[in-house]
Order: sequence, then structure tokens, then C-alpha cells
Amino acid sequence: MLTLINMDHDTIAALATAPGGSIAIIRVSGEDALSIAGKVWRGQNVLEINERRLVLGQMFDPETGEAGDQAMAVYMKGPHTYTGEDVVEFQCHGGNFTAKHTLMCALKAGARAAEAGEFTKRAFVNGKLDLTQAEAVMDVISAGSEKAMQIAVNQLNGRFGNEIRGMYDQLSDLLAECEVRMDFVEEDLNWTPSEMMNKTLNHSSTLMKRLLEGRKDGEVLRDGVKVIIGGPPNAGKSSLMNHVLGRDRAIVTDIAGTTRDTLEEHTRIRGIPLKITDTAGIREADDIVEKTGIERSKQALGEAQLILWLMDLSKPLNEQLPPNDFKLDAPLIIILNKSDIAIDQELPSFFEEAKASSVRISIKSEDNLDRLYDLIEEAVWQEDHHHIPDVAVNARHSVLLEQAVEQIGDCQACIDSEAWELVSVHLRGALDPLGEILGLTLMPDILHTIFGRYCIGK
Ligand SMILES: Nc1nc2c(c(=O)[nH]1)N(C=O)[C@@H](CNc1ccc(C(=O)N[C@@H](CCC(=O)O)C(=O)O)cc1)CN2
Ligand SMILES: Nc1nc2c(ncn2[C@@H]2O[C@H](COP(=O)(O)OP(=O)(O)OP(=O)(O)O)[C@@H](O)[C@H]2O)c(=O)[nH]1
Ligand SMILES: [Mg+2]
Repeated sequence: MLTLINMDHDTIAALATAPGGSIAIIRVSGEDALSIAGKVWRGQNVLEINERRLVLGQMFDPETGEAGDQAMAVYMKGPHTYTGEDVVEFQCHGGNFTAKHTLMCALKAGARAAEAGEFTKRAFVNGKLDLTQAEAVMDVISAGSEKAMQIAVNQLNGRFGNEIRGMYDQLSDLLAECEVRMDFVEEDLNWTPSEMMNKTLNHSSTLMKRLLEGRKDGEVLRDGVKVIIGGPPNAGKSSLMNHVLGRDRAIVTDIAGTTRDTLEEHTRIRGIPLKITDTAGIREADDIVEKTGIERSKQALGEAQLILWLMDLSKPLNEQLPPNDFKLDAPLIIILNKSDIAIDQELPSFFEEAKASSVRISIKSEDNLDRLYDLIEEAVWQEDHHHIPDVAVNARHSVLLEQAVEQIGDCQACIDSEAWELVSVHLRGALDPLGEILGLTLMPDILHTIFGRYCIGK
């Protein structure tokens, strides 16, 4: 249990499910959960003696006594619950009104509306989850691909936290010995030989460096990659967007200038979550609406992490180049579309200079799209057949791991000279950031930043 964080003893309540489903879950956590349930719900069986069993009953407004929705309820006695506190969950109908009404009953009976992430924060404070697991809850919810979900679930199950914990314990043991050694410099007790110490330190720093290699993977999988489809009008940009999404999202016609506004959607290719944007075809336009759309296209291209520049192979390519003021900051893939009706043409030298990769496809006859997906994968990972690890650190972890790696290096430099005081200093220097990753040595404002990003009800 963490003592440096002030926990209130309020019983909190929130809607745990997204609006619009057929069933809604209202979760109540805290020492008054059961008594609140007694005021707002009456069932065919007594909740307390049916612990962890769903019981059918009815909601009641605790102020007016009026019946509300039919609802199932379950009581889970702390500390063996998600938050570590007493928990009651109501499952009512998922209509917008009934869900809110059920929550309102709980609030009227004395619960406080939970803040964003407060259930998970309580789970962390009560020692149910370490901080890496608590962070993983949000990653699980926002995962945009199967791989992103697997990594988040691994982290939630403690895969990453346990590795950090293992190093933390080993380094703590070393530190304990160092401290004793400082007090008994004269005596030749049975100390761990320097080679053994070095071995332990090497082991930790190798593991940390390996974890740091997953930084890019973590960033890509958590945040997704911003991909912009650009190109001249009528090249097939919206057709590509629809094909990638697997549905008719954007309007496609044979009229140049069909797309007027940028259109962002989320999807995934080869396990990579993408934020993909279809744009208005770029050309000299007089129409004010089209002109504004083209400005937006240019702005989107400027914010891209990967640009797919699409051209129509049945028309001269050198008339379809990006505009002169176009900055090529992001990696670029040239897509030569409509290979089904293509004429043979050389790729303009413009693209050789930009060192872009290119691919001939036909969206219409679904030709060579796999090759396009290969190129997207290579552009994101900067290697083909990239193996995504099972554990991928986030930005907070990687800053702290870097500090720890550096301290271990400094520590090793002091072992040979038997400067135990300095060895201790650097061991502490490595332990602090590892402890911070796990949430053992945390300041409350960091907690606020982490849990404040959560959604209400989590
Ligand atoms: N209805 C419901 N479904 C849910 C959650 C929830 O809170 N309520 N969860 C919330 O995110 C997730 C599941 N996570 C959970 C994690 C731990 C416990 C829990 O009760 N843990 C006890 C031991 C339970 C047992 O062994 O049976 C404990 O850790 O002591 C419950 C849910 C997803 N599904
Ligand atoms: N033959 C052939 N036609 C295609 C192919 N891909 C798209 N088209 C056609 O090209 C026309 C333009 O397609 P869109 O997807 O609307 O093109 P766009 O680039 O979004 O055009 P704007 O929105 O005007 O910038 C449509 O008639 C599509 O059916 C292809 O691979 N082969
Ligand atoms: Mg279009």
C-alpha cells in the first residue's frame, strides 16, 4: 500500500460501458458499496450472501422510492476485487436514459461520481496492479490492432513489470551488500566476488537495452502511424482509402475533384494501427470550396508520418508530381495506380531524387496490393519482416530505463576500484528510475498525469 498518496474514502460510481450497447454496467467501489446497493436495488436474493453471483432485481430511486430499470447486480467483497475495495456492479438496460438513471440512483444514495481512471488508480494504490499494469489498462482499451492488444495484455498480465521487478530486487540485494561492506571495510567476510557483481549488472543492463529496442514498436502500436494519401485528382485516392478500410467510406466518381475535404479514419495493415487520411486531389483550382480543400490536403501532407503519393498510370506521370512547395519530410511511397489500363512510362527523376520506393497497382483489379502493404510495413519499421516483440516500452518507461542503464555503467566503473560508496550511489541511481517505472517511488503529480488520461469509468 502506498502511503505517500492521500486516498479519500469516498465510494465512487461510474458507467463502465460505452453508451449505445444493449446492456450497461454501472460500477460502484468503496466501503459503502453494499449499503448503497441496499438503498437503490432490491432483488430476489440477498446480495451479501450471494457474493460474486449475479442476482436479478430492480433499481429504485432512493429519494422518491420510484422503481427504475430491471437490473442484475453482483457484490464482490474486497480485497479480492479489481479495485481491492468492496465492489457492486449493476447491469441494467443499455439505453442512454436507463444507464444514466441507474448511475443517478447510486449517486443519490451517497456515491461520488468517479474521476477519469479512478477505479484503476485505486487498484494501483491498493497494490492490485503495479504502475505498468495500470498503464496497460488504457493501452488495452485503446489498442488499434491485434498486435497492439497482445502487447498491452502482456503488460497488463505483468510481463513487463515482472522483468523490471526482477532487476529491481537483484540490484537491491547488491545495494544491501554494498552498504554492509562500507561498514566492515577491514573485515574479510564472505563477499560476493566482483565478477559476480559485474555479471548481475551486465545482465540487467543487457535486459534494459533489449527493452529499449522496443521503444519504436511501443510508439507505433500505441499511437498509430499517420498516413496521408495524396496525389492529383482522379488518381484513385478515395478508392484506395475505401479498399484499405474495407468499406465505401469516401465518395468515388470519375469526376476529377470529387473529394473536397480531408477524411481521417482508423484502420490497420499487417498489425500496424494506422490513422489514414484521404485528401482532395491537388491541382490549380478556381472553385473556392476546392481551393480550401486543397489547402487542407497540403496541411495534412505536412503532418504525415508516411505519405502515399498516388498517380494515374494511364496519364503522363510528369504532370502528376507533387507541387514545388511540397516538403518531403516524411517517408514517401509512390503508387502508380490503374495498371489495368496503363501505358508504359518511366518514373520521373523527381522521385529518384526523393529516394522513394514505388509500386504499380490496380485498385480496380486488386493487383499487387500485397506489395504495397509490404512497402508500408518496411517504411514503418525501416526493415522488412520486422519482428514485433511481446513487450514494448512506452515513452515514460524508456526515459527511465535510459537513466538506469547509464547509472549501471557508472556503477561498473567503480567496482574494480572497490569504491563501495560510489557503487552504492550509482546503484541507487539505477534503482530509483526502476522503482518509478513500477510506481514504487512516485510523486502524486505523475499519477495525476497518468490516470488523468483515462476515460471515466475505468
Ligand atoms: N464486470 C466486469 N468486467 C470486467 C472488469 C470489471 O471490473 N468488471 N474488469 C476491470 O477492468 C476487467 C477484468 N479485470 C478484473 C481484474 C481483477 C478482478 C478481481 O476481482 N480480482 C481479484 C480476484 C478475482 C478472482 O480470483 O476470481 C483479486 O485480484 O483479488 C476483476 C476483474 C474486464 N472485465
Ligand atoms: N481502371 C481503373 N480505374 C480506377 C482504379 N482505381 C480507381 N479508378 C477509378 O478512377 C476514378 C477516380 O477514383 P477516385 O478514387 O475517386 O479518385 P481520387 O483520387 O479520390 O479523386 P479526387 O477525389 O477527385 O481527387 C473512379 O472512376 C475510379 O473508379 C484502377 O485501379 N483502375
Ligand atoms: Mg477522392
